Amino acid sequence: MTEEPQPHTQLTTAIDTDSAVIVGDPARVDKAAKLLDNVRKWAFNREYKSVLGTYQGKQILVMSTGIGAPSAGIGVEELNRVNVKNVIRVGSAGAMQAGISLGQLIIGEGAVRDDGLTKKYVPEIYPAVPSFKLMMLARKYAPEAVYGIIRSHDGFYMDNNSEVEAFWSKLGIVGADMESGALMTIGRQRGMETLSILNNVVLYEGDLSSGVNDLVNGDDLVDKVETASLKLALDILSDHSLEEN
Ligand SMILES: O=P(O)(O)O[C@H]1O[C@H](CO)[C@@H](O)[C@H]1O
Ligand SMILES: O=c1cc[nH]c(=O)[nH]1
Repeated sequence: MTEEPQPHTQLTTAIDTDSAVIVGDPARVDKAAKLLDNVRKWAFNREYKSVLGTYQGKQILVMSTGIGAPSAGIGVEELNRVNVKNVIRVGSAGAMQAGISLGQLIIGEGAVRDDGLTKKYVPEIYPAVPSFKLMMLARKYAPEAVYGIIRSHDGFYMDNNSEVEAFWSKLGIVGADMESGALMTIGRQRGMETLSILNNVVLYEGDLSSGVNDLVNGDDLVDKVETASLKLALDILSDHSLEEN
């Protein structure tokens, strides 16, 4: 009997890989595909666009998950169901500290779970932490990135954004996104190795909308860093040390 595709991502075990890069924006999948050899389009259903390709000889899936924890959560669950074990998110973020410049990479050593979805999985005091193994590789390939705790939230256009961000900034949070907490929490529950690499598109206390517009409009710096962050994720996932386990 042929295997039924996963209902949202349309993935099946025929992807035949244990490693995936997930991104928010479907357009970022096409950018990642340019870094791969033997590219094969897999599916594009709802926000989930996927391609398969090889990088340094390793087969890797790249898939978009859209915006927010619920759609990222579905993506992670369906990756698990087709036997993907290593998942790196490559996303965009807003800086939460003054010294972080545009285009600097922010790598989450943990995430504040300020989302709704993960509370349905685990108690609020459960930590969202990435894979130690993938983190060690991030340190090897990108020692210059900003490492720290990020905050994953649900509300992009909240009236109290500046107060909330000032609160978390004082606690040392380095960046904000909307999916890393869900990836780390759900991934951990399913026995997956996860990591989140974010491209800073908004300075701390900067204009959120224009920062995200620079990303949409392919601003040179943002564009270059996006490619660099995708390459970093592919370098980590194709590192031979991951095959030894
Ligand atoms: O660029 P992506 O990966 O979508 O990440 C960030 O950008 C979106 C908001 O503009 C949210 O999804 C946030 O997490
Ligand atoms: O500040 C930001 C920028 C991008 N994405 C977010 O979630 N927050």
